[in-house]
Amino acid sequence: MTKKIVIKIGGTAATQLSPAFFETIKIWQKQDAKIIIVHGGGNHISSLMAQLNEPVQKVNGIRFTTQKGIEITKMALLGQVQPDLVETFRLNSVAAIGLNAGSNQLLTGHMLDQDVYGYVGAIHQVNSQLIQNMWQQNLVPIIAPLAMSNDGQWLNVNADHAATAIAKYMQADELYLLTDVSGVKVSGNMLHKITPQKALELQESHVITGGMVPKISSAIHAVERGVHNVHITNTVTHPGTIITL
Ligand SMILES: Nc1ncnc2c1ncn2[C@@H]1O[C@H](COP(=O)(O)OP(=O)(O)O)[C@@H](O)[C@H]1O
Ligand SMILES: CC(=O)N[C@@H](CCC(=O)OP(=O)(O)O)C(=O)O
Repeated sequence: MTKKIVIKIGGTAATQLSPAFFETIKIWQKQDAKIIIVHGGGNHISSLMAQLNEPVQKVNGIRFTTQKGIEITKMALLGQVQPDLVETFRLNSVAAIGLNAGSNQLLTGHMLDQDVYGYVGAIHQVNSQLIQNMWQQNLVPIIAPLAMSNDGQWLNVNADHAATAIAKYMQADELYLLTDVSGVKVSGNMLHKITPQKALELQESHVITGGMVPKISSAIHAVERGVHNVHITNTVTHPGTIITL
């Protein structure tokens, strides 16, 4: 059976993609695996916000996003991060195409809670046919973490949540959340394999903080919705922390 793999590449991880990363992608493609990339870029968004005098505010690792913040987020993700990543894939001989929520209604979402997060969304629909069409052309879709509401409002989506929603809708087998740490750590020691139950306990005991919070909640959600394994790691060649049933 064809394996489907979703890889979320965080803003920092995107600048550290090694030749081994691309070799692994090519090996998976030869094995007929279908790959989707979802990129982050929170670091780029924050630095563009600083330049444009827009305050950076986070609630549980999620950015509070104003209407001006949405415009800046689009500029950073669609003007800087995504084109650079597509070019990095080309330089490493992996054919890829950059896509966003507005690409033939790729990602439709609704507002999470405007009072708490502003213009931040959750994805509730994916144009899976568009992704299938890209796969048929041997293109790897590289997708920005934004959603479009039914009435045409752009929404900022945490990239871990976006990757999880896409993995769920595409019935992916594996989800990689690539970040700047080798895995989930407790007292400095990396955990190799945890159940969603254990992940929840870690979250409730506040061992997990900041940007790791949306990763753990994403991993729990993904595994409970049928994704076999979620890897929190800094590279696809290293399993990192595996969240699985
Ligand atoms: N228990 C933990 N184990 C590992 N990292 C953790 C933990 N708790 C918090 N973190 C933090 O989460 C960060 C990863 O989240 P983030 O910086 O948002 O990554 P990304 O931009 O890749 O989404 C790590 O750099 C680390 O500082
Ligand atoms: C709503 C929300 O928090 N959106 C994120 C989208 C980018 C992201 O998640 O990037 P990383 O994966 O690199 O952190 C943000 O604005 O930072």
